[in-house]
Amino acid sequence: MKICVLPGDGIGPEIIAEAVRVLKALDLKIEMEEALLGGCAVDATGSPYPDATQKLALAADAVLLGAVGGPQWDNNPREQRPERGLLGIRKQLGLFANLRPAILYPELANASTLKPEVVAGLDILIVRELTGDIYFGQPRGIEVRNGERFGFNTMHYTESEIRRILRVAFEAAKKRNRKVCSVDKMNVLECTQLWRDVAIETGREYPDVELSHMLVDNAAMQLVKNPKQFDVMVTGNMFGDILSDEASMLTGSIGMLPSASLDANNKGLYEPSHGSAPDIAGKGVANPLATILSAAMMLRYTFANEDAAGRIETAVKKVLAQGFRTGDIYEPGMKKVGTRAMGDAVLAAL
Ligand SMILES: NC(=O)c1ccc[n+]([C@@H]2O[C@H](COP(=O)([O-])OP(=O)(O)OC[C@H]3O[C@@H](n4cnc5c(N)ncnc54)[C@H](O)[C@@H]3O)[C@@H](O)[C@H]2O)c1
Ligand SMILES: CC(C)[C@H](C(=O)O)[C@@H](O)C(=O)O
Ligand SMILES: [Mg+2]
Repeated sequence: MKICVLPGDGIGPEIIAEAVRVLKALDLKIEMEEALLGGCAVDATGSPYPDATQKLALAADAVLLGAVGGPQWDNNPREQRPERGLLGIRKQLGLFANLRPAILYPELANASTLKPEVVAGLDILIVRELTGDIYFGQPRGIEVRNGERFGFNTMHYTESEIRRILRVAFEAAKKRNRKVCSVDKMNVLECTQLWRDVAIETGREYPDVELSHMLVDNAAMQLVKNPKQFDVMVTGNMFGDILSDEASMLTGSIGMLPSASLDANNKGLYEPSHGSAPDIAGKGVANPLATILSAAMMLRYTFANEDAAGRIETAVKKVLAQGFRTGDIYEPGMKKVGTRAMGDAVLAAL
C-alpha cells in the first residue's frame, strides 16, 4: 500500500502527524511518502501542485491530506493560490465523488449546537460532486466591462457527470437507510434543472431507494430544523461544500468531520472537511480526529480493510467515552487535551 501524504498548511502538519502515527501503529504494510501541496508548495516551488507531488500522487494508491491555504497567500495571483493545488489534484486524479459523513457520537451530544433530542443518533452521508460545477466552469475571470470591474464564473454539468455521482449516492443508500435526497436550485438555475431531471431518471434504476428532491435553501434550513429526516444527501460541488460545513456543526465541530474523495475505482484522497484553521495553527490545539477518521475511511474505501478502519473508529469512540476533548468539543468536566495528547489517547485506545 502506497500512500502519498500531503500535510499542507496551517494546522495541516499538526493533524497529519497524528493520523500518520495512528496508521503506523496498525502495523499494516504501508509505505508513506510526503510531498508539498498548497501554500507551502507555492513558497518552495512557485506552484501549489508541483510536478514532484503530481508524480507521487499519481503513483500512490491513496493520498492523505491535511489542509491547504492561509491569509499569507490570499493576495497571490489565482494560479498561485494554495486552493488551486487542491482543485488541481482533485481534477487530475478524477476524484468526482466526495463522501462527507456527519455522524454524532453520543458523547458529543452536548457539543452540538442543536438540542440533544434533535441530533441524537444523527448519521447523514453527504455525497458532494467534486470535479465539476461552478468550481471548474469556463469562462471565468475578472475583467473591466463597460468601465467597471466585472467578475464571472460559469456553472455547468453534463448529464454523465450528474448520473455518475447520483449512482454513488444510490449505491451508498442501498447499504444504509435507502433514502436519497437530491439537493438543487432548479427553480432558478437551468444547470440544476438538468440535475433534477437526471436524478429522477437515475432514481428509476433504484426502485428500492426512496428519492426526494429539495431546493438548497430549504435544505440548509431543514438540516438545522430536523437533520434526522436525511439519510444520504447528494448535491453539486458548491452546494455540497456549504451544506457539509453546516452539517459538521450538528456533530459538535468541524474538527470531527472526515471525508473521502474517490474516483471510479476507489483510488482516493482523504482529508478532513475543514480547512487550515489559521487562527489556531501552530498552537497544538487543533482537533486531529477528523483527519484520523479520514485515515480510517482510506483503509475502508481504497484498501478494503474494514477491520483496520473499524479499529480506528472504535479507538476514537473510546477516547471520547474516556472524556478526552480538544478545545473545539470541550465541555466542563471533560479532560481538555491538545492535538498531540489526543493522538496519544487514540494510540493508547488502539
Ligand atoms: N480542504 C482544505 O484544505 C480546506 C478546506 C476549507 C478551507 N480551506 C482553506 O483554509 C483556510 C481557512 O479557512 P476558514 O477559516 O474559512 O475555514 P477553516 O475550516 O480552516 O476554519 C474555520 C473555523 O473552524 C476551526 N477549525 C477548523 N478545523 C479545526 C480543527 N481540526 N480543530 C479545531 N478547530 C478547527 C478554525 O479554528 C476556525 O475557527 C482558507 O485558506 C481556506 O481556503 C482549506
Ligand atoms: C479550500 C477549498 C478549495 C475547498 C472546497 O471548496 O472544496 C474546501 O472548502 C473544502 O471543503 O474542501
Ligand atoms: Mg469547504
